[in-house]
Parts: sequence; C-alpha cells; structure tokens
Amino acid sequence: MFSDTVIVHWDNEASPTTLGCIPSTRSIYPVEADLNVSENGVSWTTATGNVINIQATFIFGATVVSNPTQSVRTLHSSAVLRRGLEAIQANNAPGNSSFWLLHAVELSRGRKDKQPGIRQILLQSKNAGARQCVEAVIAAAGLGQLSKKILVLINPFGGTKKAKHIYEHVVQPMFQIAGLKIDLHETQATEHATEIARTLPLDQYSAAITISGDGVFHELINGLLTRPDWEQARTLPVGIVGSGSANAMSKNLDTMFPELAALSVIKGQTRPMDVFSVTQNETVMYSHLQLMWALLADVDFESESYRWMGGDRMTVAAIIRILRLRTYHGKLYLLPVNQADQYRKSPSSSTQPSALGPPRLYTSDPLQHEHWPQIISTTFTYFLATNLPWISSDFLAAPSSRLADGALEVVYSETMSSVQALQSVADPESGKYLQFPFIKTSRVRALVLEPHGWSWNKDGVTDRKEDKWLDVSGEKISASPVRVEVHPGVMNVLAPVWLDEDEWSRHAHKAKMTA
Ligand SMILES: Nc1ncnc2c1ncn2[C@@H]1O[C@H](COP(=O)(O)OP(=O)(O)OP(=O)(O)O)[C@@H](O)[C@H]1O
Repeated sequence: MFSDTVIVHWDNEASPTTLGCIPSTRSIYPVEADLNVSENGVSWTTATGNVINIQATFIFGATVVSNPTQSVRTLHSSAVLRRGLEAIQANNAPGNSSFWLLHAVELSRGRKDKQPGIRQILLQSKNAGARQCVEAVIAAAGLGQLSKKILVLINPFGGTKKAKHIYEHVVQPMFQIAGLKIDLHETQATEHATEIARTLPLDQYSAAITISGDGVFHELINGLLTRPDWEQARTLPVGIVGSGSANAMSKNLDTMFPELAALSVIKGQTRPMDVFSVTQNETVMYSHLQLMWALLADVDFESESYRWMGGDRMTVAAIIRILRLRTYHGKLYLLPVNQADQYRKSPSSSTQPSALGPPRLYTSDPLQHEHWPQIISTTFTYFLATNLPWISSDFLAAPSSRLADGALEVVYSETMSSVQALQSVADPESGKYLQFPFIKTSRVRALVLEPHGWSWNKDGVTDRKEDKWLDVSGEKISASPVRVEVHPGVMNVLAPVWLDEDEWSRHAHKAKMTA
C-alpha cells in the first residue's frame, strides 16, 4: 500500500457520474485528497469524505508530467488521448516534478459491450513526488510485464479496413503510455503473417499480436507452430485487436472494443488455449477457430463478394445460399473425448511425415481413424467443428466450448431443408439452434472428414459437381480428406481478467428458458 497527499485536478465540467471505473462524485476540483495505491487500484478520499476508486484492472499507465496545461486535465475519449500524449512527450518526464497523470479505460455504465473511453486524470503530489506515485501505480496495476518488444501485425485490408485507424488512434497511444516497445509490420499479402511468425527471433519478443480479423490471427498461430522450435514458439503470448468483419476471437475474449483489447495486451495476462491441427495429405496446419464445410463454408466464401456491405455480408450470403441449399456427401469419423484415450498413439510410435509442431496422437497415421467408435457415411447440409464458442461476433455456435477444454464441438445436419436452415440461422446469438432435432452434436478430441462432392439432390450423387472448399478459420483449403485433432492448451492467449468463460453457457441457458 502506498499513500500520499495529492491535489486532484479534475475538470468540473466533466461530470464523472457515468463512469464504470470511477464512481460518481460532486467535489469541486481541484481538491486536496489522501491518495492510496494498492493492488485493488488507486483511490483518493477528500476532506468531505468523498471517495473515488479506480480499479487496477482498468489502469493502463501512469506518467510524470511537468507544466500541466488545461489540455492534460481530466481528458476523456480516444481522440483527446493523442493530445495527452503530445503533452507527455513535450514535458518528457522531469525528475523532480510533482505532477502526474493516471491513465485508465473507462467503461460506459460499467459494461464491456458498450464503447468505452479513455480517461486521463491529473494529480499533483504534495509529499512523495510524482515519480514515486507513478512507480507505485505501475506496480499496483500489474504493468510492465511485457519488457521486450511486442510484434504487432496489421492487416490494412481486413474487414472494414479500419485496422490502421484503430492502431493509430487507440492501440499505439495506449501502448506508448504503457511503455510497450512496438515492432510494427503491415501484412502485404496472404501468408505474410505466417512467414513473419516463422522467422521471428523469439527471444527478442514478449508477445505477438494482430490487428486484424481471424484470418491473420490464424496465420500467426500457424506460423509459430510450424517452426522447428515450435515448443519455444508456442509459449510466446499471442493476442488480437479485432478489426475484421466477423471478429470471432475478439468476441471469445470479451474484448470487442480496441480499448479493451489493447488494455488486455498491456496487462500481459495469459490463459492456455487449445489449437487444432488439420492434416491434409502431407501438409499440417494449426488453427484456433473452426473447420467448416457445406452451408457455412459456402456462405463464408461467397460473402467475400459482398465485402462492401461490412458485417451484413454474411446475412445476405446466407440467405442466398440457403434458398439454393446444396447437399454434400461424405464420410465422417468421430473420436469422442471420453473414448479418446484408448485410441491414442504415443508420439514416438506415430509417424509424422515432414511435420513440425505439436505431436499428433490420433491423426498422424493416415489409417488410424478406421477403427474409431463413430463412423457416419451420409449426406450433410451443415457441418461445423469449432474450438471456441463464438465463430463470429454474432454467432454463438457452441456455448459449452472453452478456451482450453481439449475438445472440438462438431455440429452437423444430414437432412436440413432450406426452411430448417433459415430457422437455424435466426437468432444466432442465442445458441438456440442446437436444440433443433435436425441438428446433431458431438464433443470430440479428433475427427476425419472425407468430402465426396455435392449435388442438388439429397437422394444421390448422380449430379455431383466438382468438390467445393473447406474453410479453416476463414482460410480456403481444397475439399479433400482432412484429419483434425485438438492440441490441448498449446498456446497462451492474452486474455483480460474479466473474461468469464462460463458466461456463454449461462447466456444460452437463459435463451433456452425464455424460448
Ligand atoms: N496486404 C494484404 N492484402 C491482401 N490480403 C491480405 C493482406 N494482408 C493479409 N491478407 C489476407 O487477408 C485475409 C483476411 O484478413 P483478416 O482476417 O484480417 O480479415 P477478415 O477476413 O475480414 O476478418 P474476419 O475473419 O473477422 O472476417 C487473410 O486471410 C490474410 O491472409
């Protein structure tokens, strides 16, 4: 616990009444107060007993300033954040200053699903000096964990093309205030992120993040896990500031706004995350989100031509494809989680042709799956295997999935009609579609999918056309057989402390009860 007496310079015009992290107050500022800094956060108490507490979770920096001007007094919003930065740079942290700034993300009505702001509060130390105060705040707020460089990969052309704007207006200023060292790269083309991740000098970095959609995040993971030194690479914390159109990973991490995502990176806290491998012939790919085939893959790829619509592109593509629903033919081998152990091969006995990365215990041998307990040879209109609950920011596909549960949730339908498909995509945020009798699910450790082409006709493959594509976390791969397996807890993902992974199950349960 650190204490001091401070003068808080608050802008009396800026009412703090709706601040999530800063409770309401009606003191007249500037006001003298007793400052307390602890692992709970920063609080000050005025002579009239008014207490303000700013939770440590939302503090992302504290900086010494001198010669404060009106412009650095209690600023709010991302736009003024840049003006605040200029002031810090101009003043350049003099040693004996008594003025310092506290930087915090400010929730709107305490909610993480509303656009948050940034707040900078000017304080003046009466006794200890600004530098002591700042050091106490930095330690208490758990800052300074990431001492080496942060690799930042920006896809300027992903989603609605906002990645650069997000970086310049939110991420870069916040990282700079937090004292992070940034190594910035713009991706030039598909697979560029994979190449950078494959050749990264790991020991120079504390973390690697993307400002992108799930496609580039997938490339980062795939690059790290297909290195000869993947065992070291997998320990590098990875993170994402969502700027795609679907932003599934950001939704799964409960960091839908760049301010929250940047804060989560700055704090440097990680959780283990499963990834899955996709083996096709001799090629192995690692990914974090999902494998899609049939309707969902068609919609994802066909929606590319509606990119100009932004987030609505999926809905439009879904309706068009559902009205002309294809029947896919194939064979599916499933290895349920609770039966997996008996089918496991030891890493040494498994053949891993030309493969780097986590050992495949169930799918390294091309014929290993022939004896698995569930083999389904049928038609499919719908097929999804997901590693995470949300497969886009508005589609809760598997509410019971967790970041590191060692399982993929397989969801498929053999018989779904166009009308049923429309029913299943209605209310996608509720997870309700899983209750329909025409939807089947299975929690598996591994699966093998052998696509056999598609037709317009459910009764047979007489009018089979060329194979369509498979979709691995947004990446297109050919529709030839794939062997897929989960690698439990292989990566460490930068995740905020507020992430409650049980939230999605509760959310789906509530939706079920109100149905
Ligand atoms: N400079 C570039 N030009 C063209 N394509 C790029 C470039 N950089 C990356 N890509 C490719 O863009 C694809 C999509 O990127 P990203 O995941 O950022 O956005 P998105 O697909 O719109 O997001 P979401 O998954 O949320 O829909 C990736 O597969 C990546 O390989």
